[in-house]
Amino acid sequence: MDKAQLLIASNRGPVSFVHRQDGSLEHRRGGGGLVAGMSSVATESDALWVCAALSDADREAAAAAPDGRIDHTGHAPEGMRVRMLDIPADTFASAYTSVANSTLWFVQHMLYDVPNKPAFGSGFRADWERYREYNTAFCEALLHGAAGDARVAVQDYHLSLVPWMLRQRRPDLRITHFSHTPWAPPEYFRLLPTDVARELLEGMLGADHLGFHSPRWADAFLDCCAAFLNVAVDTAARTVEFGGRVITVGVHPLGADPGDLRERAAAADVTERRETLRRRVGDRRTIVRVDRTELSKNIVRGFAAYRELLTTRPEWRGAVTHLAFVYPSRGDVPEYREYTETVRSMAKEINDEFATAEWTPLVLEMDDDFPRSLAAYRMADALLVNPVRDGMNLVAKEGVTVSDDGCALVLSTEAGAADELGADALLVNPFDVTETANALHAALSMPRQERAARCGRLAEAAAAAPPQRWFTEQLRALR
Ligand SMILES: O=P(O)(O)OC[C@H]1O[C@@H](O)[C@H](O)[C@@H](O)[C@@H]1O
Repeated sequence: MDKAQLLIASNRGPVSFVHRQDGSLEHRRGGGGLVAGMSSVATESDALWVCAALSDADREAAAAAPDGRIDHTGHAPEGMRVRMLDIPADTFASAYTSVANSTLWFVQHMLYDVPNKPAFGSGFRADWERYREYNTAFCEALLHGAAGDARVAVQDYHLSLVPWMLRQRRPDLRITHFSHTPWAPPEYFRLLPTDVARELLEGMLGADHLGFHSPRWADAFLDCCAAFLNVAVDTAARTVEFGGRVITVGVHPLGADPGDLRERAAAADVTERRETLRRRVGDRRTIVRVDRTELSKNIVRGFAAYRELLTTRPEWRGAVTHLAFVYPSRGDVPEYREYTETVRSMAKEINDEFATAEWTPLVLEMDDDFPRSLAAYRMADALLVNPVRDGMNLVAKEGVTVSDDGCALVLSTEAGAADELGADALLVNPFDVTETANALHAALSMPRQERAARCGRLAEAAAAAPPQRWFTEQLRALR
C-alpha cells in the first residue's frame, strides 16, 4: 500500500455504507465538520483516513478495497484513501459502548448520578483491556500506512491511547490529538480508577500537540496532568514536559462553514420543508431546538423551561410553538434509552396540559432529517441550545448562520460555543429552569431589528474558524 504523508484517525469515518435492496452497496456521508475541514488539506499531500467499520455494509466495502481505495465520491476529499477497520464485535462493544460512551463521555460531561455510579469492578477492567486492543488496532493501521515523518491527526476520546502507542514505535511521526468533548476538572476526573486516569493522560501525551475547543477544557486537561502525573506543567504557556519532550496544548474552536451551510439551506428540499413547517405553525413565533437525545443536551430541563414560560406568561399560550427535533442516539447505552423515553413523555405532558383544538404547543419529531433541521433554523425566532456541558456545540453556530430574518440565541454558559457567541447570545445557567424560561421570553420579545443585528454578529463569530482553517491551524502547530 502507498504510504501517506497525512493520516487522520477517528472512530466514525467520512463515509458509511448501506445495502440497497438488490444487495449492492450505496455510500453515504459519515459524520461531522471534520470531513469538510479535510477537503483543503487533502489536496496538498497524500492522505489516508483510518476509521472503524460500523456495519456489515462497511465491512463489505472495506474488504473489497484493502488498499483503502473505496468509493466515497462526494463524501471525502477526492484521492483520499479511507481504511475501515474490521474490529471484532466484542472488542468494539467494550471499547466503544462501555469505555468510550458509558465511561469517558460520562466523565468529561460530568453526567454520573454519583450516589449510584460509577462503580469500577472487574467487568470494567476487562472492558479497559479491550479498549487498549481497539486503540492498538488503530495504531497498527496507522503505522502500516504512514510515510516517514508523516503527520497523524487523532480524534477524540475513543482513541486516547493511540498517540503514545505510535510514539513508542515511530518517533519520526508528528502527532496531534484533538478532544471534541469538554475536559473534566481533576476533582471529577478522579472518579476514574487512578491507573486508568494516568494511562489515559499519558496516552494522549504521546502526541506533540493536543487540541481543545475551549480554553476551559485545555486548562482542565493541564490541571489533570499536574494532579495525576509527575510532570512539569506550565499553565501560562500551556505546555507539559513528559518523557523528555515538550507537548503543546492549543485552543482551536471549530466554526461553521457558512458557504457550504447557506448553499445547503437554500436548496429546494429545505425550502419545501420550511413551507410545510410554516403551514403547521401558522403565524406563531417559534422556539427551535435540534439535538440528539443525548444526556448532555439537557432537553428535559429545556422542556421544563418552556412549560414554565407557558405557565408564568400566559400571553404566549397559542402564540408560540416549540419545534423540538431530537433524534435517538447510542441506543446501546441504557441511560440513553431511558432519557429518550423521558423526553417523549414530557413532551406529551406539556401538550396534554396546554394544547387546544387549534394549537399544539410542542411539536416533537424524533427522526434525523437534516434538511428539516435547516428549515427550522431558517425560520426560528428563538434557538434554544442549553447543554449541561458541551465541547463546542455546532447547532448554535449553524442555526445563526442560516437564519432568514435573524433569530435570538438562548445559549448555555457550559457550551464551548459560549466563549465566542457569549456577547450576543442570551446566556443561561443550564440548571436554572426559571432563568431559561425568562431568556426564552426575552428572546421572543426582542425587537426584530435588535434580533437581526445580534444574529448577524453571531453568524460572523460562528464563521471565525471554519473547518479548513481549524484543521490547518492544528497541523501548523506541528511544524
Ligand atoms: O459515537 P457517535 O455517535 O459517532 O458520536 C461521537 C461524536 O459525538 C459528537 O457529538 C461529539 O461532539 C464528538 O466528540 C464525538 O466523537
